[in-house]
Amino acid sequence: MKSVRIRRINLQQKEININDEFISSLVEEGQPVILENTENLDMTENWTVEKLCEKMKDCNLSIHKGGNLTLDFRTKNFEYANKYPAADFLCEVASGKVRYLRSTGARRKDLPDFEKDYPTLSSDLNLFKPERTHSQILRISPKDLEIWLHYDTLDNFLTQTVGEKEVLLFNPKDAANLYLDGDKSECIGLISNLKENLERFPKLFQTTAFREVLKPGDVLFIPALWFHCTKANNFSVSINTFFKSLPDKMYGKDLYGNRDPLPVEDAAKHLQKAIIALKQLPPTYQHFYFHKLGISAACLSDNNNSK
Ligand SMILES: O=C(O)CCC(=O)C(=O)O
Ligand SMILES: [Fe+2]
Repeated sequence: MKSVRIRRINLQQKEININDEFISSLVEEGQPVILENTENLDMTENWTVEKLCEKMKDCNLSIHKGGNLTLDFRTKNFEYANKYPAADFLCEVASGKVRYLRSTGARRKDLPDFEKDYPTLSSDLNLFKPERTHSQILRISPKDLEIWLHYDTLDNFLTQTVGEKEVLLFNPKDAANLYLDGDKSECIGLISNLKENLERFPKLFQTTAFREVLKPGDVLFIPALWFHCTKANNFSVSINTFFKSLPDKMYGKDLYGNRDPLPVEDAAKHLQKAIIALKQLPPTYQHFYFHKLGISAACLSDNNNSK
């Protein structure tokens, strides 16, 4: 596996203002980048666990709760707990228990809106909000908590506020070597257990990992479809901002930022029909024509698994 550092841009040195024009240039470039000196740290330096308890005292949270710091969405080695008092959650996180907050909207069907949902926190921050923001999510993790490798279908700014966080990204062009199951990968704990993953998943050797450690004040741009996993090096608070860059009509209703664009859903339906049509033929014809039409074996097995 080749490993490269994610490019950093010092906004103050380069006298860059984050505005929609600058954001469009990042989207167009389509590469991950870390913006530093974003001047968003004004008041968050005093976000100790005690201070956060005070600021969030009226909040009840929906959290991930488990026993293994390497969270795995596919095997669900955690459960969800609702109406969790923020003070309990924060104390448990600070003492290293396996708890993770990915904030949800005020009601189950609402998109997370950090500014509105956590006004006592957001007033301490100077977060920029792209014009076409989809949702803004508060993420709190204990030391050493690692999130599974996955991609999202929206572009994303991940702002690190408290603690350091290691990040590992892959270009979507590496998808064939990432052992995908839907939008998640079978490779779990890539940051904590890279060696074991390379032994078990040898195609990883053919990928290029984009790595860095985010420090408070850093903002990581994760382009849509780039695979990512993160590991908190300390008690960590981050906020991520999902935003849209395709035409509005291409996005369906999506609470989590990972629904495929509508043209992809449309294409999948057509493909399904194509597979059903070809399956009327005897096996020799099927194999020949699947190959000729460029339908991969992976599509066929997906089709076999679907109801
Ligand atoms: O660092 C985390 O907690 C996960 C970040 C993430 O997956 C995202 O911002 O999309
Ligand atoms: Fe993500």
